[in-house]
Amino acid sequence: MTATEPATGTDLLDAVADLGAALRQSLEASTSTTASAAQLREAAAGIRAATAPLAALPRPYDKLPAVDDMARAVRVFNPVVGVGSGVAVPLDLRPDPAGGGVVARAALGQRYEGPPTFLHGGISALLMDQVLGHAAIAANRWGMTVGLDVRYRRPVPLHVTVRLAGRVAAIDGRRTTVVGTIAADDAPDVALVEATAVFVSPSPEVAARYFAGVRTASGEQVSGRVGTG
Ligand SMILES: CCCCC/C=C\C/C=C\C/C=C\C/C=C\CCCC(=O)SCCNC(=O)CCNC(=O)[C@H](O)C(C)(C)COP(=O)(O)OP(=O)(O)OC[C@H]1O[C@@H](n2cnc3c(N)ncnc32)[C@H](O)[C@@H]1OP(=O)(O)O
Repeated sequence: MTATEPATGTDLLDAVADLGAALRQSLEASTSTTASAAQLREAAAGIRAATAPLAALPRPYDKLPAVDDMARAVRVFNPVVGVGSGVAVPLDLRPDPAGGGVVARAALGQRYEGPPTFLHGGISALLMDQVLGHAAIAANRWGMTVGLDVRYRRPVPLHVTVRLAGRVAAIDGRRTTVVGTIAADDAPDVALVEATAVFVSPSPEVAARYFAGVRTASGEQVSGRVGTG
């Protein structure tokens, strides 16, 4: 592409993903470097200089990014799956070929460390909330998390490929119960983390109240889509 092409569609998404990857590399390097104080200060100045032109062009937080695709539940800055997010893994969730639900594989880096060399338990909970939420969406049962129970059986090692999976276990009115696990990819039957989440699809009145002001990039209201997955 040339510099004069409009930054829309795929090109904008590519650029968003490129910046997201750079941010994640930066976060990972910052938490795993032995650089000197002078080197760290130089890096901080460079990052601040790179940030200024972005901060000068803010997007209102009730206007969705142009790169989001709500119809397919693609949220590009989501802090777990978003390719544009510096804090996201990002997880690449796909339908689980082995019997319904969704699955992703990832090796988690030092930026997510809790106990030395292991994953922070709060990050495990965050990942499970998202994985289980997508399992609900995959079953056309979008809802908001009203409960999340996490059991930590064994610590999750960093830098080792793990398998994160979720599947719908029960449906009851607007309530969807979803279960899932985090396990080493080479021992998928030994759960390191087990999670159960309950998602509730908001009533149309509540959804309208919560999301009335939210607009897509082209100005459409999104509240009518709540609960449709
Ligand atoms: C912007 C538009 C959105 C468009 C959506 C489209 C696509 C989505 C796109 C991308 C999404 C991508 C990924 C998402 C995946 C996961 C991400 C994590 C999700 C979250 O990060 S989300 C934030 C944290 N989450 C909250 O912030 C919720 C706070 N909460 C509430 O806002 C209300 O709770 C609400 C609105 C949920 C329900 O309110 P409401 O008024 O509509 O419904 P009501 O209270 O009547 O409950 C109805 C039935 O659920 C039962 N029930 C209620 N609570 C229960 C509980 N704790 N345990 C068991 N059952 C429970 C009742 O007992 C009743 O059951 P019954 O009918 O049998 O009596």
